[in-house]
Amino acid sequence: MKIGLYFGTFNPIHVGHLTIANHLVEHSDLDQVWFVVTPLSPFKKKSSLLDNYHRLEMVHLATKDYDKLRPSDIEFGLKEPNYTIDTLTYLFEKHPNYEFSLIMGEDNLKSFHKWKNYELILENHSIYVYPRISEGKIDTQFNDHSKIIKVDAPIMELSSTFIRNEIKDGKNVRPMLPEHVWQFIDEMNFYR
Ligand SMILES: Nc1ncnc2c1ncn2[C@@H]1O[C@H](COP(=O)(O)OP(=O)(O)OP(=O)(O)O)[C@@H](O)[C@H]1O
Ligand SMILES: O=C(O)c1ccc[n+]([C@@H]2O[C@H](COP(=O)([O-])O)[C@@H](O)[C@H]2O)c1
Repeated sequence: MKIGLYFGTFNPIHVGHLTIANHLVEHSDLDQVWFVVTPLSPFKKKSSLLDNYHRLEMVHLATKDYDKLRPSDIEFGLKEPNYTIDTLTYLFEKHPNYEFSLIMGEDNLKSFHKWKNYELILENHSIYVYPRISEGKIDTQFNDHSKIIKVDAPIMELSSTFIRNEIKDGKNVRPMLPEHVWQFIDEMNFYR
């Protein structure tokens, strides 16, 4: 089975994330996409970060109607900040028969050479890269790389930060979130 791993903070998950994951399962050889909820990304601060289980619950609510999209709490028991190489090692031990690939936006590929053991990640895994509007340049070593697969997914210029700020300002963010996620955030009074 081929699994695409979509790592993120998902604070909260939004329709941009969901559209990309769905595009990948519809247009690639991936059988499933797992949204791996990261407790703490190495390049991010903990400020305004919702509890891990609340972020996982939102991913569950967003994906429950999609057969091939799954939430994953695999990083919850691992050391913080969460380095992807460590998670991949753990996943390989747990599911030796699955083939794991990564899914990332072009923005993340631009800083990928700063990730822990990125060469080792590329040695053992493919990376599906979708277009994203962002500053900076992709490191030349990643040009025409045999393990990097470019995917022509739609560009969705949304971010969780934008959504959190809009909620704080009392704006309506309903169209930017999967309906069940919006309801949960509203009921729980998150990000206000
Ligand atoms: N609108 C989007 N379209 C495609 N990819 C996205 C979008 N927003 C975020 N991503 C990517 O999804 C992954 C997980 O996203 P993350 O949880 O960091 O969301 P974010 O919206 O960038 O969050 P924040 O604004 O809190 O930094 C990251 O690789 C990020 O680059
Ligand atoms: O392993 C690393 O060195 C590493 C460095 C930066 C980010 N990551 C992973 O990439 C995911 C997206 O990163 P971010 O910071 O854009 O939310 C995040 O959830 C981490 O799992 C991983």
